[in-house]
Amino acid sequence: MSANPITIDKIILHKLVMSLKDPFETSFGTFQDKEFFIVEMIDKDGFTGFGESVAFSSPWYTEETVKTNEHMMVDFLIPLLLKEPIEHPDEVSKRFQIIRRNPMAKSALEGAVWDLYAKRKGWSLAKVLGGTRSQIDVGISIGIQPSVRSLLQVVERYVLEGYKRMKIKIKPGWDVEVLKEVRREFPTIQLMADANSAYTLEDIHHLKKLDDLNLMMIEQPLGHDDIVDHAKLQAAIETPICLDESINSFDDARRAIELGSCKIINVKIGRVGGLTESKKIHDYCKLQGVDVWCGGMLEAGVGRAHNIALTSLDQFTLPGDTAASERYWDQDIIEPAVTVENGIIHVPEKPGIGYEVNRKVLESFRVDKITVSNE
Ligand SMILES: O=C(O)CCC(=O)C1=CC=C[C@@H](O)[C@@H]1C(=O)O
Ligand SMILES: [Mg+2]
Repeated sequence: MSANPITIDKIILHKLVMSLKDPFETSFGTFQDKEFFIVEMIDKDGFTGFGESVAFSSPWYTEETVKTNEHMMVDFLIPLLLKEPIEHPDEVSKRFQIIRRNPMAKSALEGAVWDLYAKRKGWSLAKVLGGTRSQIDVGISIGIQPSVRSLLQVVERYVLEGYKRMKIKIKPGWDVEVLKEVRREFPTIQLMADANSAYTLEDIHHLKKLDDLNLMMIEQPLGHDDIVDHAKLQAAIETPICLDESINSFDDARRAIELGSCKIINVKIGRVGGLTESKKIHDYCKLQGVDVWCGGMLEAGVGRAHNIALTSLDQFTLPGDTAASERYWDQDIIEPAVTVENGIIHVPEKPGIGYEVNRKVLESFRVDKITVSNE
């Protein structure tokens, strides 16, 4: 038993609904309101850690939803956390192994344990994760726009704001020609496309046209749960494939790399089940020479803070999707808000996630609250 294991006293699940500044459209559809949980975890010594769930209200991205997250956390995962003290946050994913899948529910709770652990040590979350960077390069993800003209205006705005990489959502009918226009207008920017599984192997010849556009990568062109067809596509095109939805665990990443299904991985803490699993993927990709970057799930400030800490690890070699709070929210739930200067975010050095939760603002967006005490 370590000198000071974590004994959780209380877990509060704050259910929030926040309205995005601009509607977010992908190949799946459009949404404006983000419903999610902020996990507040208080231990017997009075330390408080925060996590954030990233599942959407409907199962369009993966099978998880806000409702399944609530069910899994309250009925299965929290009881596993409360049953005995926690020596180290790496234990959490082991304890959760008896529960199948549900990575986003697991990650929301595990993230709060990591924040609590860092605060108890007096270290930043980046430091306890093994981060080496004091600042990180960030890019931005741009949803499908109503016209090419408005897309070019949005790209220009973010290029002027200094974002290091532009991610453009594509789908059949809004892809090669649109990207050609962006590349013509911005010949030197770091440019990538995210297809969110909108294509099949029948589109190989069409997707091959992307090779003329000097893209950094094409993200998740094929099936959300595929690595075999992606290997065939990667063998047929020059543009590096990046996997997002297909990678839900360390083993998924290992198998995809072994098969040659991708050359880059978009690591999302919630999608893979937490920070411990994210670190395992990061460490394996470092050994294999596979670039990784940190994807986004339109998080509020707590999730954004976790993404910043993870991105400080050295194999996060490519700009991620962790843009500034103001890109998403009129008012974020953390202080200070996450800011980006010339495409750079400074990694907080304060203990834990490095940002304070503004309780007044959090409560202004709260629609439900579930408290579980450790009897
Ligand atoms: O948080 C951000 O700004 C990135 C958002 C983003 O690009 C995505 C969020 C969720 C699902 C997808 O549509 C897409 C992605 O695939 O990364
Ligand atoms: Mg993606």
